[in-house]
Amino acid sequence: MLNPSMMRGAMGLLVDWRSASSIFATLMLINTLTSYIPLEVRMFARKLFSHIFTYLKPWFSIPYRHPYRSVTETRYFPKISRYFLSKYRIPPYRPPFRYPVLPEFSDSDTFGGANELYDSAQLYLGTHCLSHCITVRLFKSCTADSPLASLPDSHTVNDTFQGVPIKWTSHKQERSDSGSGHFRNRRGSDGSDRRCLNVEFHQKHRNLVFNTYIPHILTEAARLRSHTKERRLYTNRYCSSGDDFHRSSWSSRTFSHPSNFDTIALDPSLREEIRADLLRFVSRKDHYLRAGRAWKRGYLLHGPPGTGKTSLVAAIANLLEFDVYDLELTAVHTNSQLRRLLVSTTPKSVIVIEDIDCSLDLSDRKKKQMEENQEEGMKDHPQKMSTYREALNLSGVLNFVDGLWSSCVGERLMIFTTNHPERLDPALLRPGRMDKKIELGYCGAPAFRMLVKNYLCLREEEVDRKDTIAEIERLLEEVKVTPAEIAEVFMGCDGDSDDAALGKLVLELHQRKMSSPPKKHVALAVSTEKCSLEETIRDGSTIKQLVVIPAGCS
Ligand SMILES: Nc1ncnc2c1ncn2[C@@H]1O[C@H](COP(=O)(O)OP(=O)(O)OP(=O)(O)O)[C@@H](O)[C@H]1O
Repeated sequence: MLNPSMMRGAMGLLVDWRSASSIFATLMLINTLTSYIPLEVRMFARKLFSHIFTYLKPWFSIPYRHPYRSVTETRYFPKISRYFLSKYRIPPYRPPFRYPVLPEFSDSDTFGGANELYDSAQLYLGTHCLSHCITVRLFKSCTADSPLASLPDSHTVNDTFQGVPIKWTSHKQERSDSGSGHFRNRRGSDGSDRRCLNVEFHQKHRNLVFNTYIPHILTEAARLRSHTKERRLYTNRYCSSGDDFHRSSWSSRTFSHPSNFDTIALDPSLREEIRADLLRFVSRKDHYLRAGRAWKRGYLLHGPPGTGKTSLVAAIANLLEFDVYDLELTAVHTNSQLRRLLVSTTPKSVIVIEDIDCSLDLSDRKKKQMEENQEEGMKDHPQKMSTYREALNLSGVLNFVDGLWSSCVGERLMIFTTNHPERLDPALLRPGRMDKKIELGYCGAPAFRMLVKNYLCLREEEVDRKDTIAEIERLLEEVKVTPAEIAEVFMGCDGDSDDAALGKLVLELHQRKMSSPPKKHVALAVSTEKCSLEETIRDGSTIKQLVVIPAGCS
């Protein structure tokens, strides 16, 4: 038997069904009738309704929830309600959640650098991914002890910080050729993907997130980085073709050069001087700020080939634990490309330009006159003229070293190497651009002892006891040999005894001494009754010996 309440329910259902069918029947009727209305009238009516709707929309549309603005600030919130809210001081409604976005690269073309916060967050989240995510992205460089995990694209991980739930989501967007902004500005030459991380948390925790959680992420990431000791070597060498963007981007791989301050053969006092200078530089941020100077330092390493300039650069990067940017100037075509390369470097890095004298003609400031003449000839061709003016030149390089842009990128070292410092423009060498000029010369006795210790694994007292060492040290005063050449001899004797290696080096040095160009005898117009003075010049170098010859014997 049906009781009254069941009857009422059944009736309600019946009524509902009846009203649904009547709506359906009405719609069918309207549809049939409209087919009898002429097309022109139908189009007119449609236009009329569309105009009325557009006019009324701002007044009646549903509030649009914008992640960054309160609802009362949004364009679509009804004006009437906004008026009343402001008049009666009703606190504006704010959406409960916040969604900061961390892009991988800067949004701007000019500041197209990597976002340190994004990298740090990925490192930090990696530790959570391992325990919370089904899928993780794993990466291990050859220098790292263990792999690093990170959040894969289109995945979410939940974190809890001081009891506050925080949700992270990673996004990736495919590259399209018409892209712009940080979409085009990215590390690497391929420029294929645009990534970002979205953070979601309740509005009431924003102070905790911005003031405590984000600094916590940066600290944690720094700790993880120092643990893995992973550093990168960047180059623009393989990005010299293609469009302007590709010419001003870096490609990178893990940096793992074994050179350090204990393996490099240098005069001990010079080595200590360089080491102290570097350590002082990295510890003196406040001093640079106080003095109103950008926190950077310029080194010029000069000397003959094979004296260890490149090895010293690697040793410096290893000492400071900096990334290395190997800038190939010949692959840069314009000053703006150079500027873009500069701003897309990261802090704590060494920017190296090797053999700067070969990369660009930086020697002749008189060339300016020549350039002016050339510009004069291009007056009638504005396009040619603008390309010519934009082309990489000395002024672009000087700006790169200490222009306004160079101060935008934080703690860094700029190292230039050359075999011919005399060919460089004095403007490039002035203090502030080149703070320290280091000459790496031929191998002397102290540097040789270091090579012996490193290559032949001899201890200090063993080195002192060997007669061959003393003989070699004597020969090194007469023969110019680079550390690279000595290292080559020792490498060739790998597996032989140390005496055999030293013997081979003695032989090599004697041969060099014999085969060195004959001494030039220049009789000077100095003669006394008893003797004449003779200057001995070898290899076209400066005075080596003054030989006193009794008068009449010349
Ligand atoms: N001072 C040094 N101490 C230890 N090894 C050295 C030193 N100088 C050169 N070598 C060895 O010689 C090789 C060449 O050295 P490096 O490339 O650093 O010289 P360089 O001055 O940069 O030469 P170039 O001017 O031709 O670039 C390296 O493999 C390095 O092992």
